[in-house]
Amino acid sequence: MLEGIIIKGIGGFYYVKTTKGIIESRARGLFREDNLKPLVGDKVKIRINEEDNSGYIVEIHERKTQLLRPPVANVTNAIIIMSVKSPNINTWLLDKFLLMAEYEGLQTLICLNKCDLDNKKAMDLKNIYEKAGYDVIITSAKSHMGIDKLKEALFNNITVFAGPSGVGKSTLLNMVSPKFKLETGDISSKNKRGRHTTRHVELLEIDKNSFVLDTPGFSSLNLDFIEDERQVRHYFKEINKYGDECNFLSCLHDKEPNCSIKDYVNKGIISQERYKNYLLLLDEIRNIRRY
Ligand SMILES: Nc1nc2c(ncn2[C@@H]2O[C@H](COP(=O)(O)OP(=O)(O)OP(=O)(O)O)[C@@H](O)[C@H]2O)c(=O)[nH]1
Ligand SMILES: [Zn+2]
Repeated sequence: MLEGIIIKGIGGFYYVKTTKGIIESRARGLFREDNLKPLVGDKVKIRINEEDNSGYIVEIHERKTQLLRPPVANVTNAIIIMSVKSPNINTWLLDKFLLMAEYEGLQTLICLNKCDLDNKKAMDLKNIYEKAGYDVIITSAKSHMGIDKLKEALFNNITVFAGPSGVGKSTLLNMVSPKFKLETGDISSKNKRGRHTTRHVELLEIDKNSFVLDTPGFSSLNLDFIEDERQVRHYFKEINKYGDECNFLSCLHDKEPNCSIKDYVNKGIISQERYKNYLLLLDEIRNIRRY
């Protein structure tokens, strides 16, 4: 028997990283009866067939977490990458990513890359998001800034590395671990359809306890998993924090009177932009529910 972690799954085969290398494995029927399908990220026990060195998964260890999109087990950490410029930061997208990470209960870090292009903007954003209660690091792959902090955040975690196209995800990962040799560059120089459309969910190994999943985001950023608009306020850290102070416990911080959140926005304690995005997200979820 060998212990390992599933780093990739294609067409019924699971690629299990073990001390003896990567073993192509199949899963036993038992899991199907339990309605338990092995997932990338699963820690498993495999039996080796000496004849062809293939594996057979005999046990899936209990999962710490399970993401639905992308379907990965044991992710503990989300790093959301945005560039301050080229492409310009999109806080609407950032706030949506943050909402998803909060919803999944992941430890989250915002990474503001390309600070060499606009350091002031990076500092301003860092202040806003730290005030809201998030951890933020500023990086530049170009001037080698913040790479050690990024490495530290990846250490001993299975991390989802999310962010829109062109913000520097691959460039940063190549700096963290030169063995990755991920393709970088502007979109036109890469595979035209974008490399993410052709790739399987795959964990990249940094060291034996640290893996990263390079993904274009939590798939399409569709928010249909949120069942009720009232949930949204709990996934904005600062709105959740101050929300109890409102006149009504049920306050959605939208049109209600005596709303402490609106007071905090007016006083500049909660950022205007975050609040605006919060209202937009409320709207988006109301619209999903309506149709
Ligand atoms: N100025 C500057 N450019 C950077 C930095 N990091 C990455 N770039 C450039 O930004 C471009 C896109 O970088 P990638 O690493 O390919 O971006 P990506 O996020 O992996 O993009 P997708 O693969 O499309 O998701 C490349 O031309 C990089 O050289 C940085 O810190 N500063
Ligand atoms: Zn309120």
